[in-house]
Amino acid sequence: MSEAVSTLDGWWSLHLLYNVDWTSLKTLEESKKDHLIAELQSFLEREEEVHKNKEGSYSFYNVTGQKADIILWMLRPTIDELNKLELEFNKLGIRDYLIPAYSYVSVIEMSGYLAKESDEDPYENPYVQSRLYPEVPKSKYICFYPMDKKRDLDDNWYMLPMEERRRLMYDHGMIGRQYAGKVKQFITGSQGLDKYEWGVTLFSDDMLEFKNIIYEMRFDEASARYGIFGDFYVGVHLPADELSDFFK
Ligand code: VOV
Repeated sequence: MSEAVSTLDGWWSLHLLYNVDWTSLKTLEESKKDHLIAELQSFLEREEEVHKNKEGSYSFYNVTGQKADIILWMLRPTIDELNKLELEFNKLGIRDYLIPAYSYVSVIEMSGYLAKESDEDPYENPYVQSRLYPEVPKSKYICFYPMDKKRDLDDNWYMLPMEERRRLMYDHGMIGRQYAGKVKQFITGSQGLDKYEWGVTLFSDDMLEFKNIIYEMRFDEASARYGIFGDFYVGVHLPADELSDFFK
């Protein structure tokens, strides 16, 4: 049996994607619409407070294309908190006008492939902490997609020796490093939690950089040979103070 890599696990993650029921929303009285928008705004303001207090993080984007209209990504120390938060969101008035499009449950993950040998507790390391309990940026654009590593007879990631996987992840990281300052990546693990094995959530102020990095990685063995991808969701940042323009 190949050796499983150890992982460090951070905040729990929930991606919620919805389509807006524009037809029903259009028939709603203006004052009722204002009320729904204000309620959603105060939900997002509470998220912002949690984010500022470093007790979790979140992001809210307008998805491009017909797969969804909005994506809400929330991070919290426990899955129980996310569960409660989802319920809170479901009880908002605007939720009656949102049709679930997709959801993804996972947990922020760092694999040990490139970890240095050390006696210190990695969870006490400030760099590790910044990765496991991250401040999600408010970049102009988001790109989210789930992915697997292949388990075919000839190309089976999980049957590769540890050293080979380490080499492949090193090469992968070297490509990623060229995008420092251009693309911020968050990898969440979802083995046993959702349909795919990882969620990839990227942020950038230039939408083209998503295409650049993902295309370049396609030629790298870790993706070229072993990557299997779900749907891609891209979108534009939707600040709380622009909700009125968005919904009206
Ligand atoms: C900004 C770019 C960027 C950078 C710097 C980066 C670096 C790194 C490093 C150093 C490591 C390994 C250690 C760790 O931290 O886990 C990883 C790990 C991982 N990555 Fe990555 N990745 C990036 C970006 C990046 C992208 C765009 C993708 C999607 C791949 C594609 O083809 O669409 C991705 C995927 C992953 C995954 C699924 C894992 C976990 C694999 C596993 O088997 O455990 N990643 N990644």
